[in-house]
Amino acid sequence: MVCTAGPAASGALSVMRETLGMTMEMFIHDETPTDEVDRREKVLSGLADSVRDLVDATIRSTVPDDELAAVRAEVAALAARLRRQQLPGPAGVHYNSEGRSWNWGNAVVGLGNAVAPPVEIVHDAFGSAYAEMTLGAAYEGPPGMVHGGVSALMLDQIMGETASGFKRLTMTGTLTLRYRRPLPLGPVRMDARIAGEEGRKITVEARIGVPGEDTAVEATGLFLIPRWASVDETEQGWSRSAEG
Ligand SMILES: CCCCC/C=C\C/C=C\C/C=C\C/C=C\CCCC(=O)SCCNC(=O)CCNC(=O)[C@H](O)C(C)(C)COP(=O)(O)OP(=O)(O)OC[C@H]1O[C@@H](n2cnc3c(N)ncnc32)[C@H](O)[C@@H]1OP(=O)(O)O
Repeated sequence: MVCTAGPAASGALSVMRETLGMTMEMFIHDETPTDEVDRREKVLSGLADSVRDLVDATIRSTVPDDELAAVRAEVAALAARLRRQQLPGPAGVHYNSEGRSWNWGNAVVGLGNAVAPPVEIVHDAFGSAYAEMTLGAAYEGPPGMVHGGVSALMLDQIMGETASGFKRLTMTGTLTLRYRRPLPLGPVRMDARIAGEEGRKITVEARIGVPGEDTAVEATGLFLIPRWASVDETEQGWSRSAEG
């Protein structure tokens, strides 16, 4: 698989734009065939699931100190094994000409990122999306409750994807949140929809809460298609995963 970041990696690095002092070289046109991407994704996401479990186990473990120290040594050895072959930087967003995109490092939906909650966003129609997931001990803010920044992070992601629809590049311009009631750790659901569009400005409304209960956090966001970004580079746009 070709998945090295930077111009040398894919002579066809078509999306490299330096504007507004910002480099978008991490959108990487990468002609790895979709079946190869799917295969790698499956193995990588399995590892990330296990590491996520390790994070939860670490937070909640009450084993004796010497056992913690012994586990630490084993984990360090595993990290060293993975570091034998590494990307020079973060994973970036890759896409191929078949319409497949993959962003394995993304902080919310990255299938290779054990820090990301296991969120699978469902786009039921253009301009509308939802996600159901379980947030465990790693996402705690107030005791037993989801950290407010984690709610904001997850809402930003679903809202950004909803604005984009994987057909155009959008960035969060302004995000406004109203925390109406504490959100307990456990099963949660997010919903998002495009509420309006005007030129390069897309307004998205969203909420998160316990499934079937009153909204805990509501959000309104203005997402912008940056001046420098082209729209509809492919007819079908990009899908995030084999299923997406
Ligand atoms: C191209 C190929 C792409 C390949 C894609 C492949 C696969 C896609 C895969 C994944 C993508 C899908 C989903 C992504 C999902 C989630 C990602 C999470 C979201 C984020 O985590 S994202 C990080 C945080 N985000 C930033 O890092 C933004 C930093 N910032 C900037 O990059 C610029 O600032 C920008 C671009 C925002 C605007 O720059 P610009 O030059 O385009 O804007 P410009 O000046 O032309 O203004 C035009 C009109 O918008 C108004 N306006 C401007 N800025 C505003 C603001 N902030 N709030 C409210 N209104 C604003 C003006 O007042 C004017 O209004 P008016 O026309 O009425 O005067």
